[in-house]
Amino acid sequence: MTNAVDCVDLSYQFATHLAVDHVNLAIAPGEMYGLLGPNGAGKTTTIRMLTTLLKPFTGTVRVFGIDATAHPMRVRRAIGYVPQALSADANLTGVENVELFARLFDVPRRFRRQRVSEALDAMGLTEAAGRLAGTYSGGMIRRLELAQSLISAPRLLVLDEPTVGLDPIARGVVWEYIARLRSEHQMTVLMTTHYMDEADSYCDRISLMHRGKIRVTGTPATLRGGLGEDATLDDVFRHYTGDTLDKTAEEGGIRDVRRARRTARRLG
Ligand SMILES: Nc1ncnc2c1ncn2[C@@H]1O[C@H](COP(=O)(O)OP(=O)(O)OP(=O)(O)O)[C@@H](O)[C@H]1O
Repeated sequence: MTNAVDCVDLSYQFATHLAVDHVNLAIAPGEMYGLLGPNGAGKTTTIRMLTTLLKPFTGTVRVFGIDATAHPMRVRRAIGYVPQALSADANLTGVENVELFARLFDVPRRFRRQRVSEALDAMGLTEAAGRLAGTYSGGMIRRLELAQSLISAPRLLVLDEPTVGLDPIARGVVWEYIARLRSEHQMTVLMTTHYMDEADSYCDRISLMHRGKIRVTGTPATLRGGLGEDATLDDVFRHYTGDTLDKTAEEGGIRDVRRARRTARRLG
């Protein structure tokens, strides 16, 4: 069976800094896959290559067998992407935000209303659909962005830090919606996160990324089990990187701090 995602020997360099260092990733159709690592590990840069927003320095990306460099538009059509920066417009209502995406993705006019209302319904936003997105809670905004990404009926959903800046209850709700989407639509989901506990609960398989490299890949249970009965994914991260997630997260530069604050502020 063709993999949903195949990245082979993928690298990206900013000036002299090798942000992604010869990464290999193989994701099976229907998998919920987590790319984990601290700020600056190279997760977003990997995702940007995979979603055709950056051209790889070395290596290849295939999405459902389609080469992303040769056929970027075909790959984009297969992908729903929710970036880390917020994409919903606070001055539009929920329904207007999703309609905008329906027009961007050329959903034929006669299906548009139904597709928009189905996407809002799938994310539990039917009642709030007529309100300005600026009045939504952080969790509702994330769900609105998920509704936007569903408009193109993607086979692969790519989520960059879907729960960053949310409180634990809102995070749990967002995860439940993602899990439901995946099982109801047999979608493949690739997400980045630095919350190890979430990856442990929701991902079928994870790759731990550190300083541009994938250090280890496996199911959360296998990775933990390899270290002993009471091991956590934090222990696994420490074992394979010689580092702690907290410490490396603290090393994130001004760009990371600024972005995290901006995201937290906008999510309210
Ligand atoms: N536009 C850019 N110019 C220069 N360096 C960059 C740029 N974008 C990212 N980097 C650097 O590349 C490395 C990887 O960044 P990337 O954003 O991919 O990490 P990440 O794991 O997604 O972290 P975060 O969760 O903070 O987004 C970091 O060292 C970062 O500072």
